[in-house]
Amino acid sequence: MTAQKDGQFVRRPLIAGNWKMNMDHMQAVALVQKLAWTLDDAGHDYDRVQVSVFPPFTDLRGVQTLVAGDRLRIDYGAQDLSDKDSGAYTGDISGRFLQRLGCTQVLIGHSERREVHGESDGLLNAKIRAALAHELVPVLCVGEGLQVRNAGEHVSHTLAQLDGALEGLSAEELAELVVAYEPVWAIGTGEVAGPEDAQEMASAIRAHLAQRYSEEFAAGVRVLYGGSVKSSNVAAILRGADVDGALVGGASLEAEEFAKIATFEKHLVTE
Ligand SMILES: O=C(CO)COP(=O)(O)O
Repeated sequence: MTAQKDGQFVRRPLIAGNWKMNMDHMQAVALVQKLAWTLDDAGHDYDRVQVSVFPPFTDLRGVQTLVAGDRLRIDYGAQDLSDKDSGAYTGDISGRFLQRLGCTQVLIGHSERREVHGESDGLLNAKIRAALAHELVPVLCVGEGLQVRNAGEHVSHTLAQLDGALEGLSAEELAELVVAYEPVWAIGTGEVAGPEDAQEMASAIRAHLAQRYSEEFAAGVRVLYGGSVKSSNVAAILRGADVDGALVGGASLEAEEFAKIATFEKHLVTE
């Protein structure tokens, strides 16, 4: 089980829903509302396990209005941001705008951004800086494709992505960093990295951060797993001591299923 001491988690687990390009602004409000009801009905303890959603940009204003109006405890953020603050950057969205919309986190370097938009480690480094400048917690996504996995180079590949994105950033700046390990071959495919794979990489990431910064810093960083997470497999995945939560795609689009994932402690089968 994700590391605990005296019944408390060492790091507050984060269950995050990446909606990708799904849900228009009307659907978004309905989904967040239903999610909040479902979590309330289940008696969810938000202080113990954090719940975030990452809707498309066009949904954020509606989500903000709902969350603020109903004082919901669900956090939200964007799926990307520009590395620039403002200016002639057609189609881009700045961290300042996101902060003004009440976002507290932002996904950076999702494999679909790296692949579809050719985002480089250098650009992701600039995006992390932009996020930090606007007090947004960067949720940095890393992970290998199938070829790299088959070649047995998944750990070195993923740690190189981490180094590239964190270049020149201090432990102080990165105090709230979240890293999401998402093996590309397990995204949307129904293929799940085994709990051992998730733990292997989460612990490699933590050890690498300890080496790069300090043990103390590394012990505070939350490392999530993402890739075909569902209510039926989340408990096994979170069994790894270094796995501090999940970044959920498809299964975050259904309120009841996502709420079940967030309340994973209630569904633990004792073996
Ligand atoms: O990419 C993902 C989350 O960012 C994972 O997506 P799925 O949960 O749909 O596999």
